[in-house]
Amino acid sequence: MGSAQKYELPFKLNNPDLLHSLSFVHGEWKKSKSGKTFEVVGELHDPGTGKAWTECPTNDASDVDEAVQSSQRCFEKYKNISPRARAQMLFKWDSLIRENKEDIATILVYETGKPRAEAYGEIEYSTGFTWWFAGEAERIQGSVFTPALPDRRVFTIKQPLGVAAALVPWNFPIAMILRKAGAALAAGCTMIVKPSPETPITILTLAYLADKAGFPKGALNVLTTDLEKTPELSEALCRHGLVKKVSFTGSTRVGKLVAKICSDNLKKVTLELGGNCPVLIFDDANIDQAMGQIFALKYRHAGQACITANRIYVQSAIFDKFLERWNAETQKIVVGHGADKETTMGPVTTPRGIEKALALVNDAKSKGAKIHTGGNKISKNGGYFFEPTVITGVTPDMDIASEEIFAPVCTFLKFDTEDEVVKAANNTSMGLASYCFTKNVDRLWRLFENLEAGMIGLNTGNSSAAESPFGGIKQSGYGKESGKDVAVAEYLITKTGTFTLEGQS
Ligand SMILES: O=CCCC(=O)O
Repeated sequence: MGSAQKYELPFKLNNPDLLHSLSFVHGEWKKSKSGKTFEVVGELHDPGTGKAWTECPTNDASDVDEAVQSSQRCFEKYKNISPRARAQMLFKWDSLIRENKEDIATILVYETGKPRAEAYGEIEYSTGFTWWFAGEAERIQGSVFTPALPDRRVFTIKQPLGVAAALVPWNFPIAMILRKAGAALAAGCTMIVKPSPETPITILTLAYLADKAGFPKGALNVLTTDLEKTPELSEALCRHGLVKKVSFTGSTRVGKLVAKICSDNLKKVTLELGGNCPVLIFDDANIDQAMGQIFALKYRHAGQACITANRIYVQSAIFDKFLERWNAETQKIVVGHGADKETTMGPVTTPRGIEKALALVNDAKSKGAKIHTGGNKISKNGGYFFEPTVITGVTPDMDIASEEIFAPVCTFLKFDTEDEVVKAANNTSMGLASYCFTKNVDRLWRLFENLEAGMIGLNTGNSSAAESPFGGIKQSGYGKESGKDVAVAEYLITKTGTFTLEGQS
């Protein structure tokens, strides 16, 4: 359990052994070399009350080498473990996570603020990855090619890259880790995780269960740290000679820094960066379907998902009706602590999130936007609550028109033609996800081809799943996580063999 005893836990677990607050390196729970810990406001706090309930080691660059050496030692053996044995460990991990889902959901609620039902949803979604990658482990394959010369044979094999580092965000801590670690461990790589300062505890729980599932010591190490030391620790991981691959999920600004640092040593990088995702609703759409799908997408985790709806374009003929319905539904949302049964939307995870939402809304208001619902922070039990907010009249000079909102704030824009709305939707540097609703099959197909994003939702607001390649284009990054072949490929090298065959007449 580590140093968490000095705090009063705001919850009870069925299995208290799940709760750990020290870093996990080579199968041991460890303090940082400096002995420092953190529990700064907005980092390790219950977002529903603003109260600290544990603390974690503040690791810095001096803690990195020991963790990487452990991962490398483990890799030397782990790479030779049979793919079936890797699959079996992934399956065991998967079942342990499912068996403990009630407790994991509790920790998730108190780290991220999301309502309990959403916490269960995240665990269900995330175990899709352990299950999927267990299957992928045995299906890694090379190729044999038709040679140009009669005595030549050409073929490729796939081999694990080595030690991988994962730099992960706080909004879906379980999903992000299982998506990255699932692929890495299936491929035969080992992984060091640097969790976000807001959500290290769920990840330490997963590391504990990975150990119980039989993964060897060093297969999954976790180094915690605070916001201040995050750049130093992350850079030390990215620069370490034995780290061969970095997978980062977070902002475009930081993603570019990660790519720059990794480029010094030509390290393989996967970048899942920000989104500014548009939704296009045409007047021939099934309105019930569009409402249901986009409402769930937009308010999921209080708007804090990279693939959430940032700009909702509705065709003129249905605009007023759609907006009226959206407003009415929004006003029914019950904002509260994620552990309260009545809550349908939790707090945002950090006080920074509240400040940003408020600044975006106030900027839009001052430039003439209309606020139909919400627009303010909610003072309630010290938590970081923001009113679900609906805005129209957004113009390009407003910050909210171009920035990723990451809060329960929806902007609605009117359009007339397909050409016009496709241009507007694509008019962003980002390209993570886009969504469109229409019952015209030709149009749906055109939109699929013409919208500039890595993932297109066609009459759906939910396209995240283990079998779907996840990743963006443009400034939303590169590389794919999840999906067949592509995700595991991020952790493999391709080696080409060329062979001269004697004695074949
Ligand atoms: O916030 C980014 C990830 C969301 C998802 O995996 O659906």
